[in-house]
Amino acid sequence: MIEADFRGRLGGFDLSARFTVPGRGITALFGPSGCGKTSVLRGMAGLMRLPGSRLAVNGEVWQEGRRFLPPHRRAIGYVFQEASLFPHLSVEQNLRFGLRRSGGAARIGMEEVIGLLGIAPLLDRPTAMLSGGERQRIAIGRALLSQPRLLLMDEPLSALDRFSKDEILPYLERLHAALSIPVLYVSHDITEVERLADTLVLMEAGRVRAAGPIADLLADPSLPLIRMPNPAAVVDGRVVATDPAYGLSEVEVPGGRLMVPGDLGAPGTRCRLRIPASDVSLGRGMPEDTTILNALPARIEGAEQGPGHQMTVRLSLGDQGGGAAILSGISRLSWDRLALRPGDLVVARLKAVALAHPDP
Ligand SMILES: Nc1ncnc2c1ncn2[C@@H]1O[C@H](COP(=O)(O)OP(=O)(O)OP(=O)(O)O)[C@@H](O)[C@H]1O
Repeated sequence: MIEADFRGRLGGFDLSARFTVPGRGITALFGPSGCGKTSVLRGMAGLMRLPGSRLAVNGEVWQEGRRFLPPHRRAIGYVFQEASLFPHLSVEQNLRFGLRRSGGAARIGMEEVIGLLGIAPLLDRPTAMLSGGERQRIAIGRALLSQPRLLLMDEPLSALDRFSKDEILPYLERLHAALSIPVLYVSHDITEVERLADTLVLMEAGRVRAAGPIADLLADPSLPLIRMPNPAAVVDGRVVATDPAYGLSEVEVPGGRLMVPGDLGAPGTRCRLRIPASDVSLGRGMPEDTTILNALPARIEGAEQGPGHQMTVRLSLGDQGGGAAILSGISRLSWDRLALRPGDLVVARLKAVALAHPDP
């Protein structure tokens, strides 16, 4: 468990951010520019001392009252927007520097980090000859080798172009699946957050608006996330079968089963799916003669007015609802034509279902 309570004035900015999140998995700190995300991370690292604040990480109190562990006594790895590697050292030497810093017995070894981050072909390169995405992978590797009890990542992908981002995201997903170190991940890119995070801390003007499992917060009508452009739901499931002939996996989620492209692993493998609202349409009955693979019964839980004349409909999967929460983006005209209302039982047709990341 990570218990954080940071409060104080930073120039003219009032920070009062309190949250408790699980001590494992990825927690995203998400919110608009200037809402205080980096300040919270700096507080956690001990780089900023705000009296009256508190931080406990998996039972160890790092700050409380007069107790204040300085940064070097906190077992943290910190990854910044732009990797600050030592230019005169090779990739391998940069990584070894991380390993040295840890001092004691290594829980995460060189080999493991090299394998997880696909670094082997880069080891002998001077750092000046790396792409932005490669540099960031080395920075992450170096942070991991310092044997952190908490990994802090401040918009690690924001300085990268779309191509490099897409290249590095699968590595982050692999780290997430393989390591048990809790990660606090600052981002203002909700798609990134949907792919990576288990837990979301939603910040607004120095305060925590909500904190909890990401699937719950994305579908919460009282929060602004559902009114953002292109909202999406994330749903956790379990592989029940694979169909190599058609390159599909069947995934059981609360309230139904979905066919998902790709081989997602042996039966029992857990996975997370991302379902954009724009890929879900609604009907009164089961569709016939359609190319859509996934049509599932669902109940309408509510609907929000989206931008323009769009509606974002909240659904729960299952014959009588009650299963996983998903969203559907439809026009107000369709809503009126089908006379849809909260409580109605409908069929949700999912045009695309993509894997968000393996092993939630
Ligand atoms: N040491 C400081 N002195 C004065 N003001 C500060 C200090 N640190 C942060 N601030 C102010 O606190 C506010 C929050 O900044 P912070 O960098 O934490 O936000 P953020 O959510 O991370 O923003 P971004 O997404 O743009 O990086 C800003 O208005 C910033 O100017």
